[in-house]
Amino acid sequence: MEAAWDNILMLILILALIWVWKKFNSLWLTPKRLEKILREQGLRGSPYRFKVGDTKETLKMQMQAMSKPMNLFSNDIGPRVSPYDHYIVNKHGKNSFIWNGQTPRVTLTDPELIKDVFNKIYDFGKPNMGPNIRSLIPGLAMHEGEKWSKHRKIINPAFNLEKLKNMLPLFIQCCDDLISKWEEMLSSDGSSEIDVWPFVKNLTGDVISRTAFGSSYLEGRRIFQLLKEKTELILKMRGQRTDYTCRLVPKRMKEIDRDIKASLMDIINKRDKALKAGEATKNNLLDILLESNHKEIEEQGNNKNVGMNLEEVIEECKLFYFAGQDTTSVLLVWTMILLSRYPDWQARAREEVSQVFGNQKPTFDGLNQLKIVTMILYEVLRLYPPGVGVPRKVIKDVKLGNLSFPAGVEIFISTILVHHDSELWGDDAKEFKPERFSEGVLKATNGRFSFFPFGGGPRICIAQNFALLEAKIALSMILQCFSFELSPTYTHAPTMVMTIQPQYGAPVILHKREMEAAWVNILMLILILTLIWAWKKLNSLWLTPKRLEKILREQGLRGSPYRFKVGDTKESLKMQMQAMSKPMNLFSNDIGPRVSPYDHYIVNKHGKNSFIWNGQKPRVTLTDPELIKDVFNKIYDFGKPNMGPNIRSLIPGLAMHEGEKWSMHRKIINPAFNLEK
Ligand code: HEM
Repeated sequence: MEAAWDNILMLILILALIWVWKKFNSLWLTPKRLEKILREQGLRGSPYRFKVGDTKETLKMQMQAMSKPMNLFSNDIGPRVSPYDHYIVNKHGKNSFIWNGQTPRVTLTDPELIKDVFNKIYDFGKPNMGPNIRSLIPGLAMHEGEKWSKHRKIINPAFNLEKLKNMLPLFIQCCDDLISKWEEMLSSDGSSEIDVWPFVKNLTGDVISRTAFGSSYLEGRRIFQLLKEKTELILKMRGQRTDYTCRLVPKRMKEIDRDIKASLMDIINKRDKALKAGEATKNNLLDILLESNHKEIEEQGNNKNVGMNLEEVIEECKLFYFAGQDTTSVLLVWTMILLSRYPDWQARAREEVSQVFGNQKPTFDGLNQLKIVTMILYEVLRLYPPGVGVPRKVIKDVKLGNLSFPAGVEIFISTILVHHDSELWGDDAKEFKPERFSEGVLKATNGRFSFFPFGGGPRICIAQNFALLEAKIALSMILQCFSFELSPTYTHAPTMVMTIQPQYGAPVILHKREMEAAWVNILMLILILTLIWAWKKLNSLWLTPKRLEKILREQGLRGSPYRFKVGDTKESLKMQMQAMSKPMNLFSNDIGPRVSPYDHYIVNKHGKNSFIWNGQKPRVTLTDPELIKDVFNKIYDFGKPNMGPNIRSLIPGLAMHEGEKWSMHRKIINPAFNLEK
């Protein structure tokens, strides 16, 4: 009995020693060995701290960075969204390392090395993210090796361009819904302040629900609501150890998982049965994926092991939600924020959209013609990439450039550091300048691998065309209907919550374009009427008098020069007053200078048949009897001048009539003055 106890105690002791050794190895010996290998190659980084590594420092810096907003006009978001990487690279140089717990993580910023890591998918795998993150980002994004290549081959057709073309009406329908919601929120003047961030998230959720599940869209939406709740619970649990997070959250998460699985299983089984019964494949991701899966199984002699099983299809559908929603929504929200800050680019994008589509809905071919919109989206993806970086782990000892990485080291491809690197992008690296993409990505990057918002190599985002198509449609339709500017309540605070998001939302003032267009039309009309009025005035006050003056002078007639608008009116009145101020010599009959002083003066000065200015009209004073006779006779050539309404009301009737009317009235009145009468 005693011997048995001794053996048990011995066994416990051995097991305890093995446990202690393993712990000691993983918590101290391995990290120190890896650190030594990295340092021996000249790599620098923070020293290993037992068990925790840099976790505490990372969290602390993250909290500090998030506690204060950024300058509204800055795009230098690196120190806010990835503060510790930023600090370490500044301190230790490019390609330095930090400690993710007990694992050294080398931050790569060299484009050539990054390209190599993306390409060597069998040397650099996905690091272990823990069960919670794995349950949020399952399926293809986490698979490795054979399983990954099999799934990628089956899922690929769902994102093929021809298939995406057929999904266009679904994208447009979702954008129409968003625009209708915003229109309902406008006040009577056609504008409103709206936090667009939750709406944009909803839009991308809607798009993925409809494109993934087609007619089962409402069930899909419910699943996505559950996944959203799960994401929020996981984010809440990070670093918090309350009764709620330790006991109740895991319970709720299990319920959510069960619910999601049952619903997805139901949708998938229904569609699978319909497809097997010969129903045509619909334009949704699930149908295309199921069809591709059947084809793969058939091609391999109906060997069930080659295709995806139900569980795996469920996992891929869950991934569509996660990968498809938060990424495209942040691209759209930052695009709206940046176009609010740079209204000239907003106007240029709208101009292009209106040239390509007018007021019509976007078409697939039209979307391919959008150059400015594409440049803008690329620049937003450069400055505000949805992910700060892409993690990898070294699966087996590998050489990368001059460096050797032992298995167990993690690599962090820092998208944000490379996208903002002034050595790669120039001194204006942190400025919003879509024009750098005017001749495409290759020219903008000078052929270097320095722009990779969608990752790279064989594992590049399977849905990048889907995401860009969605963003182009949404942006085009928003630009067609609204113009927008940042609200004064907007706080610039990009923050990292799985993706780079606006911490305090995106309050934007939307203005309905039709209203704006109506105002522009009214202003245009006013401008045109004003121009016509100004032209008429210029013509009557200057051009016509000067033209008439020229004609008269060219014939040798002389007279006073035209004075703008008033002509000789002032002079004439002044002379009249002067003449009237003193009586004449009692014995004189030379009344001309007193009763018609100005005509008298002008004729004296310029000779007979000279002219003066009655306001803007030249008035030739005739004194030649022959000419005078002619004028009296040619009543259809020489009419009565316009005397103004007052004089006309004093001297109305026959004396003012002309032409036919005059001759008719004259004929009727004549007998009244006949000598006989
Ligand atoms: C602006 C939008 C998007 C961005 C910036 C983006 C970015 C990325 C990146 C960087 C990767 C590579 C990750 C790695 O190598 O570890 C990736 C992979 C992936 N993305 Fe996207 N993504 C976007 C939209 C979408 C959408 C809309 C979907 C699905 C509907 C999607 C599905 C996937 C999948 C399934 C993978 C895994 C591919 C593989 O490992 O083979 N993404 N994405």
